[in-house]
Amino acid sequence: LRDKAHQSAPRIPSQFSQEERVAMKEALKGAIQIPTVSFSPKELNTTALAEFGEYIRKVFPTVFKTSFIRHEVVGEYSHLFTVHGSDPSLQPYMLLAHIDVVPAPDEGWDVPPFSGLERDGFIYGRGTIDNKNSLMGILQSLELLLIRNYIPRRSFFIALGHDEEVMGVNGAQKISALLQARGVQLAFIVDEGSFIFDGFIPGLKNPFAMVSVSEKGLINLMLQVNTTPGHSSAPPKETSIGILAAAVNRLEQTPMPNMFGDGPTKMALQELANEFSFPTNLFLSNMWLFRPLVSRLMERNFVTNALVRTTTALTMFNSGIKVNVIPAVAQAIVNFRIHPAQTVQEVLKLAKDIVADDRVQFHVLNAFDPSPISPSDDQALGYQLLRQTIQSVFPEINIVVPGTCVVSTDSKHYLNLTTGIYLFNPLYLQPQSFRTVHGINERISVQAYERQVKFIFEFIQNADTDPKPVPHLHEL
Ligand SMILES: CCCCCCCC/C=C\CCCCCCCC(=O)N[C@@H](Cc1ccccc1)C(=O)O
Ligand SMILES: [Zn+2]
Ligand SMILES: [Zn+2]
Repeated sequence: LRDKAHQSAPRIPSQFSQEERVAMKEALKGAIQIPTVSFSPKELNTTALAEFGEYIRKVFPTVFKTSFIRHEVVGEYSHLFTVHGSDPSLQPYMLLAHIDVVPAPDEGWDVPPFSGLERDGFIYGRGTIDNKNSLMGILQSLELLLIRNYIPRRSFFIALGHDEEVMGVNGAQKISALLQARGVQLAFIVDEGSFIFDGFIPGLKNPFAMVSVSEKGLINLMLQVNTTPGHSSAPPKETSIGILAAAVNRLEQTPMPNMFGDGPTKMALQELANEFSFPTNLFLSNMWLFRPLVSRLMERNFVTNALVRTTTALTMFNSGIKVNVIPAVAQAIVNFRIHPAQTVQEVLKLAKDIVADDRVQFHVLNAFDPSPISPSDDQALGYQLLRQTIQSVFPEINIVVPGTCVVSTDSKHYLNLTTGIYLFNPLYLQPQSFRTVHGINERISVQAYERQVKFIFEFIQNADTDPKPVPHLHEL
């Protein structure tokens, strides 16, 4: 009966009553008020994480009581939902989000960061963009669909990690292992990491949606110099601090090679060409001739620079114990974000060659390669479903391009389950709102959150229908 009923399930319009709209924003505010902060892999607010588990049970009762949805807690605080669709011949997909947030001291905030207060149409608080908006948006959309008696055709999973901000080893990594042990293979995954970008690229007139199809890799590299300690009144010619400072300065002053052309960025710029005015439009449409010029132009801005090369960021520097003691040890951490066309080993070799000083020891704290590039062609189901849903929920957006994600997400733990990993958060992001992510006054407009819920509500239904043919440029 269930199969028959859902072969031709009527489309449910993504319209929500005033009461539902109030309930959905209040639910997000409540989620923000639970301080699920990750300080380090061993320092998580486990009380808040447990409370969060209770909270989602309370605000999404239908999700938890629906017979075809299985809920499991993994790694103590992460959550995995298996939504069994009515058509087992369709390959399942998975939606990701994370529960934890980075710390947020009160200083500088207009309202306390865990208050979830609404001001001038915005909900403020840590996690409103990263990433309780996605988490609550996914469960909220599913709750609303279930209330309308929707039964999905295509099975899907929802994986909510509890430690993404500290590498995801106990959350996403364990969920991934569990699904692998069950023999699950996914059509695609959707996670955070990219947006509708507005105002990031100089000269670009209109906002555009970027669905990231690859994620940069990462190395946290500790450099250490040991020298003989002693009295500062008769210092040696070089100290551990001086040797290390020179080494990290060489790294900072010697950018990794520009890899423009190897990765999704070139394709994205070609698709964006007509959005620029002369002469940039000419350069971008004739990359066969202007590629070296475009590649240099990309380096001029720190955001576009991050898209064309492995970046080198000096993030920590520690040494010294007293004003008049030459320290024995100096340590620094360098955070590399690896371009999709390079590997951890290649970047380490380049870094050693740049430092070129045997007194500097290298210790890799953690590292992973960039994720492979997921398909974005006409046959790529996940990409096409996102494109189709963007076009219907954000009709004012003319361009959807594949891109590279410059940050790291939980999706890296799921490479064993699928070749289609797509990073997209259905929100506008301006440079000033980007600064609030992990910063101060992180906030989302009530209207933007409602649109996010609408997006997921439509996306789930789109995944149950045959994808629409892709309109090509000449048809637009
Ligand atoms: C033309 C387009 C320009 C695009 C550039 C704009 C860049 C903005 C893109 C995304 C911004 C916000 C994404 C929110 C997700 C943040 C994920 C994150 O912060 N992950 C951590 C993971 C991590 C890594 C290492 C140690 C601990 C945690 C990260 O990458 O640092
Ligand atoms: Zn995040
Ligand atoms: Zn984050």
